[in-house]
Amino acid sequence: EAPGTEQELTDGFHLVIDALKLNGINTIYNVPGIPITDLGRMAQAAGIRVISFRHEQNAGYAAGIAGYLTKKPGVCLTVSAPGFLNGLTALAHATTNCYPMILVSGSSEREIVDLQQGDYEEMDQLAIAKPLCKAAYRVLHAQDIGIGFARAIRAAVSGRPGGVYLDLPAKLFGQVMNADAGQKSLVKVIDAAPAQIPSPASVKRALDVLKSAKRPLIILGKGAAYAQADEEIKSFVEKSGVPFLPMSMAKGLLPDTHPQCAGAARSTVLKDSDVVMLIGARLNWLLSHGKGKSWGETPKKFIQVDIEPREMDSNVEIVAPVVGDIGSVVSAFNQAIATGWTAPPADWTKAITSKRDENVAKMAPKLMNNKSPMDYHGALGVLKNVIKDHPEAILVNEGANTLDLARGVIDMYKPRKRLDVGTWGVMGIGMGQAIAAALETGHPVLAVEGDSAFGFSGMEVETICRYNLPICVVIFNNDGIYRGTDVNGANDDPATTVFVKGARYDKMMEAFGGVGVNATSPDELKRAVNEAMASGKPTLINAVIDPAAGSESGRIGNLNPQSVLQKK
Ligand SMILES: Nc1ncnc2c1ncn2[C@@H]1O[C@H](COP(=O)(O)OP(=O)(O)O)[C@@H](O)[C@H]1O
Ligand SMILES: Cc1ncc(Cc2csc(CCOP(=O)(O)OP(=O)(O)O)c2C)c(N)n1
Ligand SMILES: [Mg+2]
Repeated sequence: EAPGTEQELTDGFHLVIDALKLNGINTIYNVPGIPITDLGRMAQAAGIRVISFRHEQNAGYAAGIAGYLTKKPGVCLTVSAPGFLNGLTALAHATTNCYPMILVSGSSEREIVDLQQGDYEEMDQLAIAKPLCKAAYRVLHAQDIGIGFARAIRAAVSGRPGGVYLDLPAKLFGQVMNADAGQKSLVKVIDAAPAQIPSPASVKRALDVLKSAKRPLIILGKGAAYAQADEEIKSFVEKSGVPFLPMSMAKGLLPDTHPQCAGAARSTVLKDSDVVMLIGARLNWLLSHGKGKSWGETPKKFIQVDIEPREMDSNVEIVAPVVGDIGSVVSAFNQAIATGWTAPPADWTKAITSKRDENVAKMAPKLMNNKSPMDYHGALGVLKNVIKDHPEAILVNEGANTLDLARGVIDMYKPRKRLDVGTWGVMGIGMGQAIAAALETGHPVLAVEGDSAFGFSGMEVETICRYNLPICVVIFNNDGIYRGTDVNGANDDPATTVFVKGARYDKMMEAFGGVGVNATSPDELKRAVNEAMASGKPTLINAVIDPAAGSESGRIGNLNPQSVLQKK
């Protein structure tokens, strides 16, 4: 340095912010506290949107679904130890669901943790995070912040997307270094999620198997929705003429009302199909692992399209594995079938459409049920029409009956509009996902929540009001988990699955300045939801549902272990 001139300095705080902005990350989902409160303030001052939640789990679910919606890693920022642990559930959930997310947590200094000397919120966070996420890194020196964020971003979005943990010890933020050297240490990630081109042989093999089918089926999973290859997928399904079954978060890739949609004939197509092409869908518990009675006796051939090679043969033999990113794979399929393709036999497609129309007709009168208190179908009939009238709205959905029944009743018309509990069936994703969906897309959000499910993240109604988000929460209030009628014969305590009778959740939203409505009939529900859609105001509608209307664990009661001993 020339004598007398002050070298310009930067520090850890600024390098973290510069690394995020350099890589196009403009939102942080966080809960402030030592040692990251000032980082949040400085990030906000630097033009990053910093959204503060009431619990880190909700901030984490928001970050995960933000990654799913944008294909850029959603960033969740927490304090050390308890804040980190609260975010960990969401990090594991993002990894399981293949959402790109980075959990950034402040932490204690290595020398104190490794000697277990009892630091403030001391915990070996990196070791704890590693088994629960796709990758985990720690940064000790300011000059490594650029590389640290580059590694975390690439790990989150490349290949099968997932959750990444980035550990930042408190002292890192205050470390200073030469500003010029600091800027040079930053990395703008090039081609973070490179196209994975399928081998021509795998494409040919897959199409030959599909062509040989008498009763083919395409199953679209949330990986296909995530890929944002919407036009390619739509033209492949339509050109092939093959019926398709959308998994819950893939609904809307093609409209549920599409002539080839077999959603309302799910059991028929799983049982009777002879060739099944999985596109971004895993043969896990949601598809009964590809075996057992729901797949019938017909021997099946499975084709699987997935970016993760190790997914192949996970549950049953895959006769035609196609490893690649769905965009590249489906465009290769489209090129191959452009010249000469025979549609599946009409007796197969006709059997499906008649089964589907029969099931839709059976359901229709239930959706007109105007009784009060409402049952699920009466309330869902109203919400089905709301989404039909507002196809750009995003539907968040969780619960048991509230989830399982809504999935089948509410048709989706556009991709990535249905955001629900995902692969684990996690309760508590509701408000975090609703907040991120509203912020990342600017579209109105309709959150259809079981009263128990809502309880896991309900305090975030204050967050929704604070940012004045266009979120309409409809709580299906049946006084309990699955229903509100269980009785405890053993003592004076309430049964384990019931809640306060006639609770008024709408008052919670009013407490923070939002709109609260108590709806006891489908007409009242319809009026309240339409007003919310028109106003864009934070709204919570307490939809009173008959406590006897539900069934234990919705549609998956069979997963519950049963005691064979006589009840004492
Ligand atoms: N861009 C992509 N290209 C190919 N496969 C992808 C892509 N993104 C995610 N996947 C895969 O999609 C699959 C999603 O499966 P899953 O979460 O079980 O969906 P669903 O629950 O809807 O059936 C995962 O195996 C994941 O590796
Ligand atoms: C983190 C976590 N803890 C518990 C559970 C277990 C569960 C699955 S569904 C559910 C709530 C069902 O009641 P709800 O009122 O929401 O819906 P309804 O059937 O219409 O009455 C619970 C508690 C899960 N899945 N995740
Ligand atoms: Mg309930």
